[in-house]
Amino acid sequence: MMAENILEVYELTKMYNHFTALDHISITIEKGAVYGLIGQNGAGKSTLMKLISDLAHPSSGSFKLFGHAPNDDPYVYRRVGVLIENSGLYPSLNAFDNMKMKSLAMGCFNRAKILNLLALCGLKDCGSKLTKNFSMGMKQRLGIAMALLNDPEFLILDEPTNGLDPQGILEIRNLLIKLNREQGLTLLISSHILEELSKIATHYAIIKNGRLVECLTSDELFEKCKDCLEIHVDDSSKAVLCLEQQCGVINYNVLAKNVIHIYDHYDKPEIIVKELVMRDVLVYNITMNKLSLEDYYLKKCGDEDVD
Ligand SMILES: Nc1ncnc2c1ncn2[C@@H]1O[C@H](COP(=O)(O)OP(=O)(O)OP(=O)(O)O)[C@@H](O)[C@H]1O
Repeated sequence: MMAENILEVYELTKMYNHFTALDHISITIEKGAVYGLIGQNGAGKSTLMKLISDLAHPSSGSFKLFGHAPNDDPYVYRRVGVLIENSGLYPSLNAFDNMKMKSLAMGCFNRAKILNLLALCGLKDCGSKLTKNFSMGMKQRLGIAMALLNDPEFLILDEPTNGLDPQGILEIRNLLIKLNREQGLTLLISSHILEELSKIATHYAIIKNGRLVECLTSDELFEKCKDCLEIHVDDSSKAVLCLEQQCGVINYNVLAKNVIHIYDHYDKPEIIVKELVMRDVLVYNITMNKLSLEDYYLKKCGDEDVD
């Protein structure tokens, strides 16, 4: 069965005068995904989210939400919840009254629903405390509760854990996992910390300078970061012949400067070295490598290529 697409973005571009903030970005988000948008400061993450949320207009390109171009279906945003930049809280009101103000403005005030959402977001016991006295984590959770007021199926969150301490990050992460797994929401979350996103994301789009660098699933990311044996030899062509024919290695990569990454049989370095030396290949160095998520991301967003 074909998965339902919640968001399809085609060649979306945003220019600010002559500056290209977003350059022909195309991504697709399937129902049920936790889609991580990852990129350094200024990469264009917020710009993409603003375009999708109709808070800014594209210079070119288009997108569909729930299979509809927003211009063709004025009600499509009823199915979307958005938390971008700040949540627009009234500092002199408590959490309940902030929720009440927003729901009154939306024409959907329902006391029981607000209490349920506050409980869901871990704010059941904050009572009369004014939001100006909330911690960053509480403010973020209230922002998410407000974004849930219209019962969205798709939630767009711009850097929801930015500036939070580890406890705050954990609370937001647990809330997002609950929303995705128990309430079935599809999530689009931006971050510049891949390690943090990797704890919940099922898919990733890496963007750099407004351009899409890579789209990949969490399995593909795991595969790219998996263990390998790195060997430095004097002659990689001769070494590769030996690896294939004598050691039965199939899964390997030859990098620049006679460096080879071996992904299978890497648990038998002594045999690999012995076979190479017996066939007159000089082995200068041999190490076990595991690329951390952060290394991978930095290499993708830096000038180096990751093999
Ligand atoms: N209204 C605007 N006018 C001019 N330039 C803008 C405007 N909004 C964003 N930009 C520029 O577009 C680029 C992308 O900005 P954007 O806020 O989308 O990046 P980001 O990936 O969300 O970064 P951050 O993690 O810092 O929020 C930046 O260089 C930014 O300065």
